[in-house]
This record gives sequence, C-alpha cells and structure tokens, in this order.
Amino acid sequence: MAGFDTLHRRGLMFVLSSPSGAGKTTIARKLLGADNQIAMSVSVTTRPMRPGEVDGKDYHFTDRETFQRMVDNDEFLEWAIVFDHFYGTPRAQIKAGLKDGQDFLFDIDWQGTQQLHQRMETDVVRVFLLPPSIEELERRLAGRGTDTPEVVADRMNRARSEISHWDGYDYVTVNDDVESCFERVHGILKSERKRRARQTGLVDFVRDLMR
Ligand SMILES: Nc1nc2c(ncn2[C@@H]2O[C@H](COP(=O)(O)OP(=O)(O)O)[C@@H](O)[C@H]2O)c(=O)[nH]1
Ligand SMILES: Nc1ncnc2c1ncn2[C@@H]1O[C@H](COP(=O)(O)OP(=O)(O)O)[C@@H](O)[C@H]1O
Repeated sequence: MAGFDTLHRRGLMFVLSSPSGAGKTTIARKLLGADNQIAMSVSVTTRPMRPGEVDGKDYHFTDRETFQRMVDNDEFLEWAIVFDHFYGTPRAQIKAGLKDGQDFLFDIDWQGTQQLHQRMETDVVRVFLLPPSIEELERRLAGRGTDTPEVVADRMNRARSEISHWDGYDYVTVNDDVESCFERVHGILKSERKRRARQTGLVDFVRDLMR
C-alpha cells in the first residue's frame, strides 16, 4: 500500500539567464538567500580566476587538458565555449541531488540551456530576465563600476545578441524593480515544484486510491 507519506518531490533545474547587467546576479543572490531548497550549481571553467573569486564556490577552476578529459569521460551534463573559455556543468552532483529533492540554480548561457533542456527536459525550468529598456541596461552596467567604458560598450553589444535568444526560455520577465522581479521569479519556482511530473510515488499512490 502506497500511503501519501511515500510521496516525495524530485528536484528541478532552474536556469536564470539574462543579458549581462540586467540583474541576474542580484535576483539569483536573493533567491539563494530566501529559499533553502535551492543551491547553486557550480560550473567547471578554464577561464582564469578573478580577484575575489573562490575556487569551488564561484567555479571549479581548471586547465584545458583536465576539461577535455572530463568531456571525453562524459562528465558534463552540458558544456560550451563562451568567449574563448570552456564552461561546463558537472553531472555527478546534480544527478544525485535531484533524486533527493534538491533544486539547483544555473547561471549558464543560452547554448548550455538548450543542451540541458534537450537532455533533462522535464527537470529544467528556463527563466529569462530582460531589462526595462536598453538605456537602463547601459546605466546598470556603467553603474556597477566594475568595468571600463570599453568593456561596457562590448557588453552592450553582447547584450543585444543575448537578448535575441529570449524565445528559448519558458518564462520571460522584466527586471524593473528588484523586489517585484524577485517575487515573480520566486513564484515561478514555487509553482514549478508542484508539477505532477516531479511528484515521485504519485502513480502508485493514485492507483491504490482507485482500487
Ligand atoms: N554553457 C555554460 N555556460 C556557462 C557555465 N558557467 C558559466 N556560463 C556562462 O558563461 C558566461 C561567462 O561567465 P563569467 O566568466 O562568469 O563572466 P561574466 O558573467 O561575463 O562576468 C556567462 O554567460 C555564464 O552564464 C556552464 O557551466 N555552462
Ligand atoms: N531592478 C533593478 N533596478 C535597478 N538596478 C538594478 C536592478 N537589478 C540589478 N540592478 C543593478 O544593476 C547592476 C547589474 O546587476 P547584476 O545583478 O550584477 O547583473 P548581471 O548579473 O545580470 O550582470 C548592479 O549594480 C545591480 O545592483
């Protein structure tokens, strides 16, 4: 007999993407701080570590040879080359976590999002943030104060090409005001958790109810 206490939820893969500067990091931090069922998926990368970054927390930093070996051994759920560097999502931690009901937040580009969706379709929820206007995007990039005007100009060009992938996402929302955007994104996460496909044990439970 399958009682309702045997029902439990499979974790989901929550992809949050945006053109650089639209507020993905801001919303992701709030989500991780407010919700204890979701953890960041830490990617492997060949890009050099930046000041202030922590190996194992921001990324697992590695060299090209090790990365290639991991590709050959099929250790990535997805991987991509972004601006000359390699980035990939290690498979092991995610697979085990999902089974235990752990949700993961992904900061990956559109290529990775596509691959992830092809491989893990029902586990993946794709959310894309847009800036309220192109002028506001530029203000935010400049206001962050981390980049030179040349880098800001380059990021603006990249932003236009990133925005062109908006239709590869399940949800698209504008980051106008941080609080209301966060509430909308958190609302999506909370609703998505309730999907029938994530409730393991439901088939047996319902079958017993109908006996
Ligand atoms: N496909 C894929 N993209 C990733 C992964 N990790 C990071 N990225 C993307 O790589 C791009 C560059 O990231 P990063 O080097 O941190 O630089 P920044 O986001 O431009 O400051 C961003 O668009 C990330 O979303 C990954 O594991 N897979
Ligand atoms: N809704 C918002 N309104 C005003 N400023 C914002 C908003 N969301 C983010 N910002 C600011 O815009 C800048 C870029 O945000 P960030 O989260 O770093 O973007 P991304 O991770 O997408 O590159 C930061 O200075 C951040 O504080």
